[in-house]
Amino acid sequence: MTIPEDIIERAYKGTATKEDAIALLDVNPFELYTLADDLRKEAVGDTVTYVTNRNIYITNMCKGSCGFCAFREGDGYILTIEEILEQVGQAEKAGAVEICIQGGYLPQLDLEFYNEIVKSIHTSYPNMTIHGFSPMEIHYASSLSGTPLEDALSELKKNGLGTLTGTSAEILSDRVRKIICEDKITTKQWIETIKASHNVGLRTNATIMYGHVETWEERFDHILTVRDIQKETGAFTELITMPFMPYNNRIGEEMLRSGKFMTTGTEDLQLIAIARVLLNKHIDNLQACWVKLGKKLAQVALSCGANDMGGTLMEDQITLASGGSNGEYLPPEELEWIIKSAGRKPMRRNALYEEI
Ligand SMILES: C[S@@+](CC[C@H](N)C(=O)[O-])C[C@H]1O[C@@H](n2cnc3c(N)ncnc32)[C@H](O)[C@@H]1O
Ligand SMILES: Nc1c(NC[C@H](O)[C@H](O)[C@H](O)CO)[nH]c(=O)[nH]c1=O
Ligand SMILES: N[C@@H](Cc1ccc(O)cc1)C(=O)O
Ligand code: SF4
Repeated sequence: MTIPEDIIERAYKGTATKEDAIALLDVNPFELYTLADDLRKEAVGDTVTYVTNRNIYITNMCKGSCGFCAFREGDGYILTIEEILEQVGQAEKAGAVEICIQGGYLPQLDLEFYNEIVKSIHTSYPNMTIHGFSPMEIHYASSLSGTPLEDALSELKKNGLGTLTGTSAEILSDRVRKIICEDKITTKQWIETIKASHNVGLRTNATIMYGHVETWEERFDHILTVRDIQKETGAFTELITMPFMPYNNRIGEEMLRSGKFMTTGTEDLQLIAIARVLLNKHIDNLQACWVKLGKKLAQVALSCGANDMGGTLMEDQITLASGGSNGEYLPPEELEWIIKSAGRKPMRRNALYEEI
């Protein structure tokens, strides 16, 4: 089946609907990829961006119990400020321009703790952009102290936080969240936290963690929710489609026992391509996540709607814990080679997609 003309028209106009997305699942995937590639070329040209960054995990302990998470440990660590600064120094020496701070959430990790981390890093490394914390962590720390979200987020921004991550989105469906992460912030609370961040001038990215119990429709609803927020605030920097890593965690083991393994490559590329269709004219940047997709599929994704290769990372404890087998560090020269050998032009960026 080829793509109906009216769907193509709406895709170029930036008015594609959920029904269009569902219909695109039935067309020849290679026609879909070509449409997404054309939309990408019109939106951002042939440049493919990446960021030299380092993930820093401030704690691997967590009060949460997400069924898909193999990262959290019962008896784990909490980094001291000195240990965090040590890792930031190593990152700077390795050429990183961004550090991405994440971790579990705990009662003792209050807003003061997060502000102290940001202030210490910003004081010692003023040129390092801090992409940090998740809506889950900030929503929890704010509610612990009864601080309004906007107050908490503007203080973090004032102390040097550059961007908030768009993680803990998973699938923005409370049906799905009840199954995979019952005690996590709800869809509404994620939206509230993201909008609060955007309202105080703290931009965020958006993620979708898919390939478990959700339907295609729920994936499209998620992306359309992100589009609706973008129409209101315009402050999303990118969407990252993150396939579920099914090993060493409850949700994955239940899936594996039922005979379902991970998402297929075609499915990963269809999601990226349809995300490009749904977000065209609203969010320009779609990240191909090499650490989860693998380097070669991420490279192919560049011809299916993606225009970014994410970060060099240096480490990715989260992906590795759940069975990631693509390594944790992709050096800039290899990232540039992947981009150039796909016939595209590499560009180093920061978390705001500014050239550096
Ligand atoms: C590990 S958490 C750390 C930040 C914070 N605790 C939270 O949950 O938002 C960050 C993100 O990692 C992703 N993640 C965790 N386990 C994963 C898995 N098995 N496969 C893919 N992504 C995963 C989820 O999207 C989650 O929001
Ligand atoms: N896709 C993954 C990311 N992406 C985030 C980027 O590394 C970068 O921080 C962001 O684009 C802002 O510049 N990070 C991970 O650790 N794991 C992923 O799977
Ligand atoms: N590091 C997280 C995801 C992540 C995604 C986007 C970010 O901006 C930051 C972190 C993971 O492995 O799933
Ligand atoms: S995904 Fe985040 S909130 Fe959930 S258990 Fe893991 S660290 Fe905790």
